[in-house]
Amino acid sequence: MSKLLRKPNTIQSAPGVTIVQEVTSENSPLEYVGFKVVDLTPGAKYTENLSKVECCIVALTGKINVSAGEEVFDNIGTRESVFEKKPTDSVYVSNDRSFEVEGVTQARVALCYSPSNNQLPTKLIKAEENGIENRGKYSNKRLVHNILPDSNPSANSLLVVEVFTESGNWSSYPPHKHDQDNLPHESFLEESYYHEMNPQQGFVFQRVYTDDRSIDETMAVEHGDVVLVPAGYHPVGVPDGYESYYLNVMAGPTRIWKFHNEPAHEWILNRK
Ligand SMILES: O=C(O)C[C@@H](O)[C@H](O)C(=O)CO
Repeated sequence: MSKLLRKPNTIQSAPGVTIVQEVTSENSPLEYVGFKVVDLTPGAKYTENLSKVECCIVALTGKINVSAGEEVFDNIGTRESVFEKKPTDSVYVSNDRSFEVEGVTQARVALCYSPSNNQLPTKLIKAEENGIENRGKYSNKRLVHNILPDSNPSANSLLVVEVFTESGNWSSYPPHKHDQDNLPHESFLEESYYHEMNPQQGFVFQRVYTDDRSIDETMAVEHGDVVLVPAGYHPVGVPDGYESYYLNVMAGPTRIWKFHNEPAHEWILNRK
């Protein structure tokens, strides 16, 4: 059985509140990254008291109200399906604060966590503030929405990004890793992948492997699955006919995304 692939496991935690995925330091090999996916029916409320963790609340689909102390952000969220490929709204909430997320419509919310001690202001990250990038060429094309990149100082540790990969293409490719705390050459960042497929019966392949192959897993990943990347390279291949979406959460000792391409495959980048 895979240690890195998490299937959805729905738990109703309150009326109208369904926890679909839950990754914590207790139930996973990750120390810096925590992750939840929560489904809300209209009017249902999910509340949480954060201890020494910060949280980025991403309105994956549907509309939600978010409140954290005095701060209230009503009717946020921009899309009914992630495959509309438009950026969405998110809210950053710092450690030792409480928040409530209420479904306005049927909604799916991602909660991205990392340990944190230093309180920062609660912040709405509007859809239009996402940095949009088109990366790659040939069969390596993907669209990236930078929700919380390292250039945005709103968080202590969290990095959050969503990636759309076209049918028949590859992403997180050529294979790269960020598992050495060796700046300026490479940063140590754990990572989680929350995957969706269009249409939903699709699947993608993701390989997670280290240089010494102490980790080497190739997974068939389905809609709603989460893949954990404690270390190593982590490329994704998307079969013809299906589109892929994933939400990445990264965190580590230093909030810098400095990756290292696998030298054997770096030539992919240099094609004319
Ligand atoms: O550019 C991509 O294909 C996305 C990846 O960079 C992804 O966000 C990741 O692996 C981050 O380390």
